[in-house]
Amino acid sequence: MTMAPHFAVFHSPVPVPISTQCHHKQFHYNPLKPSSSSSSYSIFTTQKGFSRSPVITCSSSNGTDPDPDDVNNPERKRRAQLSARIASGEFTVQQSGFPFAFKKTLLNLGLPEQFLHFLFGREDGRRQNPVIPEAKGSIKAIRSEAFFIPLYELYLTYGGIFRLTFGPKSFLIVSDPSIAKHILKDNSKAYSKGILAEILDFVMGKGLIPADGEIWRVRRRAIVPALHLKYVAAMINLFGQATERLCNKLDAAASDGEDVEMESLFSRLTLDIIGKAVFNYDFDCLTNDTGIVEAVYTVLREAEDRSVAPIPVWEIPIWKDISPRQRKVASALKLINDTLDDLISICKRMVDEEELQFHEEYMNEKDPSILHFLLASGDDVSSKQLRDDLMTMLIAGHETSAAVLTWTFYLLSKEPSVMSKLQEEVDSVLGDRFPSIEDMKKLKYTTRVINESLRLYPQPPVLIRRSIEDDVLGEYPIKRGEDIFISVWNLHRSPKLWDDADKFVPERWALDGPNPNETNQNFRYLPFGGGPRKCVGDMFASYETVVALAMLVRRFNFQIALGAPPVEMTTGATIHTTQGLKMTVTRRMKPPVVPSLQMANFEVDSSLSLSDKDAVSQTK
Ligand code: HEM
Repeated sequence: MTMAPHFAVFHSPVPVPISTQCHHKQFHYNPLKPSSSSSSYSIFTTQKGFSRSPVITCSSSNGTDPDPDDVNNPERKRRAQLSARIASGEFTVQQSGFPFAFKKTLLNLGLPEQFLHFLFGREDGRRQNPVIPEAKGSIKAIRSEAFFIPLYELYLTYGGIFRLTFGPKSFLIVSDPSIAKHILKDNSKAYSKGILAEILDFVMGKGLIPADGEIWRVRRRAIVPALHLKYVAAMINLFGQATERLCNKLDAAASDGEDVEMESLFSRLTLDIIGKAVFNYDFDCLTNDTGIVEAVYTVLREAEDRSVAPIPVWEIPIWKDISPRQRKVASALKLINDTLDDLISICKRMVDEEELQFHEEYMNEKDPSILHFLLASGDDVSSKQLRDDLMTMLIAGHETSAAVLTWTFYLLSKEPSVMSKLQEEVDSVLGDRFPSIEDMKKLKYTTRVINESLRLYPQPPVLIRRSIEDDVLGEYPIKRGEDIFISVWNLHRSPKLWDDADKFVPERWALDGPNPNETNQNFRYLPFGGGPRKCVGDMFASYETVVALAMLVRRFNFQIALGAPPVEMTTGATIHTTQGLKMTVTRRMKPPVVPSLQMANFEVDSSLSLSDKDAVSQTK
């Protein structure tokens, strides 16, 4: 199957029908022990640094969670089944094989060891060049789960790097901070986006997320400057206005006593925001269901479905002409592209008519969009590349932020004490007014809530790369052409790297400490990736989610609706719920305290934007 970072495309083995059982002797490889050892280790009972059966909580119904210790808890049952299957050796490749057994027999027969070394040189070579632990089999039975959950279980067994083999397909799963850093930052030139680029081609073409090599370098240098501080500051108003529209909607629902499905509302909120921010287009999808909104969702769902499809039927030439679904996708794409063309020509006219000189922090007050910046900087209006980049940012900045808000509200619904603390801060910092950029530094706890939500629910949960050169990962040499999944989910939930890894504790991040990022967390925390391909919208997204969260919780209380379906995870571009996040929204009784504000001079939080400067300099 595939799964995407913003379309973290992950060609998942899930639908590949293959033989499942490994009939060989069971061999539990413990990556924490020297790989040259031939003893078999089991880590199911103990493994230094790992605790077994951690609780990955995400399920609630009627506002109450099933007891994780209850043996009938379906989540727990699934965990136990998977653990049992791993323990049975189903996912474990036999490390011995014929040459190993034959050599052992000859040795037992008394043949000199030196002669055997000569005969079985390759085996010894392997020991010097250790072989990556391998998990093999079918995960058909766990297909119903979000794919990164079984990867987590396998990680607890096989460690920070292992190979997952399904029939002819093989992937390296990386969950080790130093290996992640090596791939993403230290030796990033040796890796491309691989499968991701193939799956996203129909919608993003050579846009910034899938692009590699020289195209990526040139476009990154063009786009990063567009998200300068003045632009992001201007966006704060936009975030406020859009969230206000959502508040009005929730207000009406609260009056009518109607429950609301927050996941789809967040998706609409962030689509409204990103449309204005990227190309000055008001989708207004919080109030309207226009054709263009439907077209955007058609394309988004197609990208997600392609990422989990067993066979790439869309590549069959005739298919796109006969399949009603593919025809719908083609016409959605046409509508979006036509709209983009119109927006580009309107914007071009504005740029031609204005007298503003282009400079580093150039921004048209009437239209501060990224498109306006790009055209004013001299981007080619007619180029497909410009359209690809706009489309990429539309998708990149939409689903991710919506998912962050969804899971933040889910987490808050389960931790009323965190919600109270959050509301207290928001009341005292904001009172009743719209947030400004100055407030971003003051909404410290609100920011920590988002940081912690991004740790527990990273969007996307897996980053995808392909090696384009031979390399060495940890102690293991790898060949060019390896498909690699860096599991951010595993890094962020590793019991080896975090205390109470599965608990929602915003307090783990010191209020006066730096904003946590991959650099100051040494690659155990990667909410926006790292290295030269780090998210260009990290500051934008952080402020967007902080503004939306603050404005919503100061007006309303949120609870999981009575009789709501359980909140479970599934994967698409990001982590979705399976059946939405249905909540009861009530107006807060307590009027917010309006503080008398002494505005301190605003300073940029350097930890948010620094890596982008690094990234730009790395492209030079
Ligand atoms: C909370 C919201 C967001 C999250 C969690 C997020 C996360 C990420 C991550 C993890 C990556 C790295 C992907 C990889 O290494 O394969 C990335 C890349 C990217 N993001 Fe975001 N993102 C968010 C919002 C945004 C926004 C708002 C924009 C645009 C305004 C954006 C634009 C991009 C682009 C263009 C890239 C590709 C950069 C490159 O490859 O050079 N993202 N994002």
